[in-house]
Amino acid sequence: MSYQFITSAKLPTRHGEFDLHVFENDDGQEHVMLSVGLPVGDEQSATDNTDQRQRPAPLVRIHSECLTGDAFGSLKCDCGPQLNTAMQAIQAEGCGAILYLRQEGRGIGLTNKIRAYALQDQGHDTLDANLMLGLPADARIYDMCAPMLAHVGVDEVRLITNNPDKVAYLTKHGVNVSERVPLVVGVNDMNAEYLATKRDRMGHLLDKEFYTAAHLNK
Ligand SMILES: Nc1nc2c(ncn2[C@@H]2O[C@H](COP(=O)(O)OP(=O)(O)OP(=O)(O)O)[C@@H](O)[C@H]2O)c(=O)[nH]1
Ligand SMILES: [Zn+2]
Repeated sequence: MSYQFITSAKLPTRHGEFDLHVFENDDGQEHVMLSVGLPVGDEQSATDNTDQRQRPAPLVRIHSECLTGDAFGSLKCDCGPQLNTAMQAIQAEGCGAILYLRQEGRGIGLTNKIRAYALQDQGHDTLDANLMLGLPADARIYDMCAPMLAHVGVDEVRLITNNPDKVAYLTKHGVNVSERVPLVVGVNDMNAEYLATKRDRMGHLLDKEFYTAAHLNK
């Protein structure tokens, strides 16, 4: 699969102003990058690489689309608070990027995610629900990340994530992850089980102490 840069523009948000870049893959699927303090368009060739190397690597968040969490404020997951917190952290640093990947439902798409939610309504956990539908636990790929980051001159990142797969994938595809920055926000009574499943069955790096006493019996 190849990924092509299409266009960019300024995007003022409640967290501050970002440069929004649109990329498209061979199938016409669009991915978005929000960047701050990174070169845009022709600025890249004018950037002094020596100077860039002396600064800490940019803070980067690879965020998978979650319509229910990102747009509707769903309490079933932690996506909305993670996105907002990452945007704030990157603005506070003045340098970094959000890669917003259109891989809804861990890559199984919105319809299948809602089918999985229906199974969760019957008591199955997030992992089993995918498997019961005959779908992979996680169908995401991250091939687009290296070319998207290269577009803004980035080949080393401090990655905001609890998911070790993302660190491994970037490293394998030529992006050096100098630090993993944990992001545990938006824990509530409705998503504590979901987070515990990610920790216990999907290898996410979530420590017990992040949970309130009510959630510690897992
Ligand atoms: N299939 C499925 N997808 C879900 C479910 N809950 C959230 N998602 C999707 O999961 C993706 C987010 O992945 P997460 O597993 O929450 O977190 P992550 O991105 O792997 O890891 P972090 O970087 O630590 O946030 C988004 O695409 C959501 O739409 C669910 O119950 N079933
Ligand atoms: Zn979500």
